[in-house]
Amino acid sequence: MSSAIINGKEIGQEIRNSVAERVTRLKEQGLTPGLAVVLVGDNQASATYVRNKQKSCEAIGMFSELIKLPEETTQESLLAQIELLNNREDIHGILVQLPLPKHIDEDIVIATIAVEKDVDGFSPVSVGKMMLGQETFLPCTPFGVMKLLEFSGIEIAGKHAVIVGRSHIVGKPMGQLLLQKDATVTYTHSKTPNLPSFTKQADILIAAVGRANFITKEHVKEGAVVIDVGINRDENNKLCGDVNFNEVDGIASHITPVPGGVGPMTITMLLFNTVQAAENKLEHIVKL
Ligand SMILES: Nc1nc2c(c(=O)[nH]1)N[C@@H](CN(C=O)c1ccc(C(=O)N[C@@H](CCC(=O)O)C(=O)O)cc1)CN2
Repeated sequence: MSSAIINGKEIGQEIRNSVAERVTRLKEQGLTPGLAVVLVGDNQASATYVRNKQKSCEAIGMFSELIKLPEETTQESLLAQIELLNNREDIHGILVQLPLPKHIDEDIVIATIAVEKDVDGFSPVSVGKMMLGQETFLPCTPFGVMKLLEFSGIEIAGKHAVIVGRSHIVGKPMGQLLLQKDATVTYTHSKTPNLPSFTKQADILIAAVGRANFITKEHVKEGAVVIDVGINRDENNKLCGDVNFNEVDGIASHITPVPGGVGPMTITMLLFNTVQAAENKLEHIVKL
């Protein structure tokens, strides 16, 4: 029997509908949520993601502004742009599309974004608050995975979650969010010896390793929930995840496809965070 498909497009749309209602309510109170998207250089994939983010903002009535800077932009002038956005009243969320050109230090750039506008949830303050379980913006991809599990009725408490990958934007925060929901979490990565001996124990397996079709049937326990965060191209240039879908289908109880699984949730949760940032601003004004 085939595994149940966790459909990120459908779940994402349901969340976007409720975010759109929140946008309408904010506009009735005279506030249009605004997102600034900063794109540096000519990376084609980044340009596509940014276009999709802007289209998604428009579709739910939000304002978005693209700040497109050339590849040779200096770190100093990028930081100056961010400072301007930090001070703009009409901008509630700021995101700097990653990766940045090699001559720019991503950590310094991200740390310059005001925490109340850090809708990607990447800044050191946002990450620290997340680790402490304090209210903050959660990074969009792991946040999206949590929503996929929630909307699919998958129990997390008491389950063994194994993460393959330890990136700052997916693997590390993913483990923290699952831990906060009482999963027992194991982190694995490219230098973990005998990887299947770990992944085979997973009730929830998160593949975020960035290697096409890397997770095969030998890595997966019968009945596991398999979440594929990867976006890769295979040898035929076809879009694929980190999980070999055809091999794992039928072994897992649930599986996310690529495309149409985790990917659409990343942009959905960005919209969610930006509307939250605008609502926070309004509450702040009301309190004053
Ligand atoms: N500042 C940020 N930079 C990057 C992030 C991020 O969250 N913030 N994540 C990734 C790229 N990304 C968003 O920016 C992203 C990747 C993939 C998708 C998506 O919808 N994927 C589709 C397939 C798209 C395709 O056809 O190529 C899917 O999986 O169905 C959305 C957003 C790195 N940079």
